[in-house]
Amino acid sequence: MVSSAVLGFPRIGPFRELKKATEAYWNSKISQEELLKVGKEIRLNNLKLQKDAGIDSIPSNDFSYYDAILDFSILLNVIPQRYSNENLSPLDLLFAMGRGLQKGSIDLPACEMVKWFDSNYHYVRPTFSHSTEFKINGSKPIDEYLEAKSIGIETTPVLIGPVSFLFLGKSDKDSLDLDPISLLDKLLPVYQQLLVKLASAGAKKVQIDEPILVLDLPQNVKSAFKVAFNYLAKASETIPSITLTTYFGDVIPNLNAITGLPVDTLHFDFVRGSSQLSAVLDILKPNQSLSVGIVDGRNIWKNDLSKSIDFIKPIVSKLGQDRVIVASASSLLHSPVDLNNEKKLDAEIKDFFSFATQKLDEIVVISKALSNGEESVADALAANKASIHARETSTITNDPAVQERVSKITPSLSARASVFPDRYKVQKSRFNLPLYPTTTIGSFPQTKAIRQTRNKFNKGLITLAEYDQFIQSEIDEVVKFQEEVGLDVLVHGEPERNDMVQYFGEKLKGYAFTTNGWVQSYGSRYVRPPIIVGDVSRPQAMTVKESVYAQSITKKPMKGMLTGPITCLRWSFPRDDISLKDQSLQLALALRDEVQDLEAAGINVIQVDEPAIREGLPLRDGQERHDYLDYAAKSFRISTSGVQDDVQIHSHFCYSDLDPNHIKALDADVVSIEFSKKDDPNYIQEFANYPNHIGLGLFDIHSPRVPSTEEFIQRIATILEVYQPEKFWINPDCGLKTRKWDEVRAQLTNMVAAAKYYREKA
Ligand code: MET
Ligand SMILES: [Zn+2]
Repeated sequence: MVSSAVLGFPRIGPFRELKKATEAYWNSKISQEELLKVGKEIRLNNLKLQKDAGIDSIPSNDFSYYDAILDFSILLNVIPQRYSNENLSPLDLLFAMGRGLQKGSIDLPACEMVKWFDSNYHYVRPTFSHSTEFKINGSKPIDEYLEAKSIGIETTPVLIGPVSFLFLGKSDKDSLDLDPISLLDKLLPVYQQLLVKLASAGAKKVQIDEPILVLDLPQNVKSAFKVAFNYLAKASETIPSITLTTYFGDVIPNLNAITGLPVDTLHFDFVRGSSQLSAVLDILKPNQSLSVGIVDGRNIWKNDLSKSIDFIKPIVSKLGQDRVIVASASSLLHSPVDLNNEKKLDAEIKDFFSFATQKLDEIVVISKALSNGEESVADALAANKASIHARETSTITNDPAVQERVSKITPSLSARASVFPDRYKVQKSRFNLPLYPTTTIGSFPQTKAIRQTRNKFNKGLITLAEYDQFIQSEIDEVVKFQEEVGLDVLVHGEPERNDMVQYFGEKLKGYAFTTNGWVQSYGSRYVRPPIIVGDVSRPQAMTVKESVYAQSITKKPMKGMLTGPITCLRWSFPRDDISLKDQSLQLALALRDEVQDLEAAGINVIQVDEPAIREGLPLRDGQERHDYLDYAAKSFRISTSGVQDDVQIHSHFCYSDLDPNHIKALDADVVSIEFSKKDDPNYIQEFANYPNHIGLGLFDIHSPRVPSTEEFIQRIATILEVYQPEKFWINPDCGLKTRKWDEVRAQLTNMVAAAKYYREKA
């Protein structure tokens, strides 16, 4: 029999129950017991859901109150000393490490949080030091295994693999010379103990995730897999049978590292790595089973079931039914929970989708078709075929005019009329800005009043005219404020925007939105990505009204503010039926129209934000990465090249280390980058040769802290050691929407004072 498996299920609850309970606990509104009860309910519901769907291998220990990697760090006692000093309960320790703790005399910063591969999930980075002593601390995987068993459900506990655990971590400040991988020998005995404990609790199988196998790995890390898995298998006591899982890409360059490992099953992601099939079949040992990840864990599209069945059939012929498992490609954590809770979605569009709950049925149907023949699931296959066909041929999916426009993109569309030095000449005389021009990144505080009024408008409690009036009065305030503070290039403050991608998605044709389609981003923060359902175009201007109004009330240049094509793409669920490149080009053309409309309406400084450009970078070096960088830059340039030389194009980047070369390829006149938390002097140097103009963020917008004028002066001094003054702009790290007005006033006042200090000195 071909069996079925799920690698992990969303843990947030269908209506964000976990977020609500967790935040209530943080705010002392509910007790720890109450929070634990909500967690347990979610776990039991998930188990029953999977059992009822007919999944054979159901995961346990995929739940977390914050982050599963952080749970695992705590389980193995990878807890920096500062957190263990406070005698916190296990749950409070988890939260203290995840989000920091400031209470009474306790002041603990959060541990570093970083992106989980190229997903929008973030994990808490394990922090190792020379004094790390691995030992089993708590019993979470065992408890959750037994909890499932107590309701009669046999599960497969999920653990992060030893090599990925070390590789994804970092060394603590006091042990910077430590390569975490060198701790493997110390880790393995404890890891083995954990497996023994799971076996004694009754677990027959474990899923060990080694996702780093899809990355470029140094040789010592590659060799670590053999060391680790050979060690684990040689336990003197019984350990569960091991499924080694990889996901988010193919493992071709690292196949040697896992060839011949003593594990019972290997799992691969064939959604994102379908090309690895023959290579993988070649390394499979005679008794090893293959878990075929075929249902996308990171998207919302219905699986094309007959295509999946056709992909797996030859595998079954080769290996036999009993050695094949049909599985989700990765954990379903990255998909929304249940499509059935979408009551407002257009029926035609809804039929295209499948959320985590629906994906369970897809996995089961595929495995049944392979076990018992397609006739055994004929109805499900017929319905699926109809949906797939409907989507392929739908007028929602296809807009011939958009497709034609993309096919006619010529190189001239992606280049400004003149090179930067020539553009700068005309811009300089047009804007006549002082040395060290000051500006902000776009948003100003999103106050309660703004959110409430937007809600009222969305619920139809106030009219469009009333809402517009309100937005105008907000713009009035923001503009007046900036003039008082003395900024040089102003913004309208973005009060009309709920979110920098959703706002545009709602105005573009080709997008759809959900009511409950949340996915966890980190901790209790969830996002509800818009969905690109079809060819994207811009039926009418999206931002001109607000920008023109803002410009009309000031003599200073008003910066128009747009979200770039790559960021719109990356922070949405993309289509799976056309390439990311084509989607990016469609978005680029739509934005190009907007940029040109802004110019025509008298907006002469236009910023196109691309904060997500770095995170879209393919995981491994090579052709794919090269192609991505190429179309990312091209898309930006298509959006911004339709204007005259004297229109100043800005762009903005935040969130991650950037490569100056990637930024250079966009050819924006001015870029602003997040910078204030970088303590690496090389980073300043790297950008020093950036040919166009640049603003390095001077203060952290996530913090209420107000740097003094003196502190700003100092920071600028360091930068001016390597920068030419006439290239340098003065601005914060990012938008100010999460700050309070009094903080922003103080921060910007001091920032502007520092700029004036240098101007007078010049
Ligand atoms: C995450 S980048 C944000 C840029 C946007 N213009 C803002 O200021 O909010
Ligand atoms: Zn930003």
